[in-house]
Amino acid sequence: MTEVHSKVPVDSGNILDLFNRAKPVRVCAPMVRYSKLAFRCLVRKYDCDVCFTPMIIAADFMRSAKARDSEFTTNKTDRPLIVQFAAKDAQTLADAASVVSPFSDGVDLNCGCPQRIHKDMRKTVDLCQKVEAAGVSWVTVHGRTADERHQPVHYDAIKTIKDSLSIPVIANGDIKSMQDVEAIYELTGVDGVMAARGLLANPAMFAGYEETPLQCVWDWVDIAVEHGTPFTCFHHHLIYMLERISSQPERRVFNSLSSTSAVIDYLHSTYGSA
Ligand SMILES: Cc1cc2nc3c(=O)[nH]c(=O)nc-3n(C[C@H](O)[C@H](O)[C@H](O)COP(=O)(O)O)c2cc1C
Repeated sequence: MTEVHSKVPVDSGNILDLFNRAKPVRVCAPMVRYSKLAFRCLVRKYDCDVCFTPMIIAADFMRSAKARDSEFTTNKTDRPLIVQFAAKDAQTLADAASVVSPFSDGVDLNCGCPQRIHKDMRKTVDLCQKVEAAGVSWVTVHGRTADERHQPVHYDAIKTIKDSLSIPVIANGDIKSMQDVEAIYELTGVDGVMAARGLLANPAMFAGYEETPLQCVWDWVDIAVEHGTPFTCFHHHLIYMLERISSQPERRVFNSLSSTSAVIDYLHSTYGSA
């Protein structure tokens, strides 16, 4: 496991206190390839309360130091942080959790791909109540069944789950703006909201921006360069961020760029500085 900038574990207190302070808590979702340290630093700058790492396969993580170094990078400002694992057995999950525990505020077990909510709501509620009884601190619910892809999210199902549990519930699915956050909060009474694609398109979304402000684009350039972000990752994030604020011909040119310096030159000549 690599720590950037600091070898000192940070104690950011009990993460559950957050649910008393912020309503609803704003969470950056786990995203393979994307919710890495540099991007987490960016969304935290724009009012994201909690970040998840990308999903890490616990068995690989425990097998080699090389996997730990490439899969988990953090620094002392990267808190509160939840590390997401996929694991087939409890011991491997427990071992991986103890390795990351000084550097994080919790671990999340990925149970969501592809089960999500069950078609039979009673089974979904029953599962959630069982995990609550088993002692989990909160659950995050993506309000779709396994075969639903683009259909509307079932916020009514999320409300039913919220009403059936005492632990905090976080709603996930199609949250693209603070208006969406407010509407879902009204509708379901959840304790937190988690966004993935909405934050990729607009990392400043939780600070109330309707589209990516230019300042955020330049913040990403600074943070990504500072962290030595590989070009593909640096570029992909910008492709997502610029999608809504650029024209199709602009996107064609931008997407074909192949070096960090070409991207920075393009941003200067097209948008100027922030
Ligand atoms: C690029 C990408 C990577 C993702 N990687 C993960 C992951 O590592 N673990 C996970 O549980 N979900 C992952 N997801 C699912 C998201 O966390 C989220 O549940 C899903 O995208 C729905 O939220 P949204 O409508 O805000 O995008 C990923 C989604 C995207 C778009």
